Amino acid sequence: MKSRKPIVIANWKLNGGFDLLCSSVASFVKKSFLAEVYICPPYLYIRDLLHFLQYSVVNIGSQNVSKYQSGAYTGETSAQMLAEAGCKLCLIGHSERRSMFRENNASCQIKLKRAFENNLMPVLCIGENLEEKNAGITKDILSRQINESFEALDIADNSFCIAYEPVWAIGTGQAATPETAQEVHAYIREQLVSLFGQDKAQQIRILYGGSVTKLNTTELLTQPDIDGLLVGGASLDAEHFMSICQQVDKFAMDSNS
Ligand SMILES: O=C[C@H](O)COP(=O)(O)O
Repeated sequence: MKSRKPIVIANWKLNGGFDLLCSSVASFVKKSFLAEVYICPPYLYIRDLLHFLQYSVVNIGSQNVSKYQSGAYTGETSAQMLAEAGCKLCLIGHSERRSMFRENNASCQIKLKRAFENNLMPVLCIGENLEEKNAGITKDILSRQINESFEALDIADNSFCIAYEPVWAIGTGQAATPETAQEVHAYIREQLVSLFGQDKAQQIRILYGGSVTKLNTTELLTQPDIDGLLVGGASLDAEHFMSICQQVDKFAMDSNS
């Protein structure tokens, strides 16, 4: 039985257009879930999806958020703007942001703060790359990502999630095995216990991401510390993503929260 409410997030990245938007709306508008379901489209489609899915149980999130509140920062979108638009969640520190847009643990910390200030639920993405995995330093990397992102940050009663996304599994078709992912998730929870105490750490949902498909969803969710999924490529097909959501939803039926 899952003690934490399962959650599944679609991250469209820089993909999709009106076709994907329309097929997703058609698939999800009348469905109900006990699990939490989010779609994070490109910024431009956030308002459209919010409009078309306003009476559905699907929530909308953003793939990123600015660390700035306002001012002369061309191309940025603030947490306040996202919250005002109706977003409920924002991804922070996705590995593609870290590797291609120079984000780091320090910028993640500021973004977490901005999300908390505006009642957006942040999902902090962490994970080791292939070189770090082969060097046997996965735990060091994760520990540093978690500790440096949260140090000196007052989380108060805010809720947030961690998404473990091994970089070598993203878009490669080589997902971590459920056992490997569970081992890492258990380690992440230990780190959360050290930082926030046992009670809070047990409430924090830890998602797995990296080549999730409808074929590995159930076995991943069966693991005790895998509380949800962050889905990239497989979320670009509305029916495929629906199948993932329906499998995740089965775990919500036993959830306490
Ligand atoms: O945010 C999603 C992840 O980067 C996973 O992407 P993927 O499912 O295409 O491997």
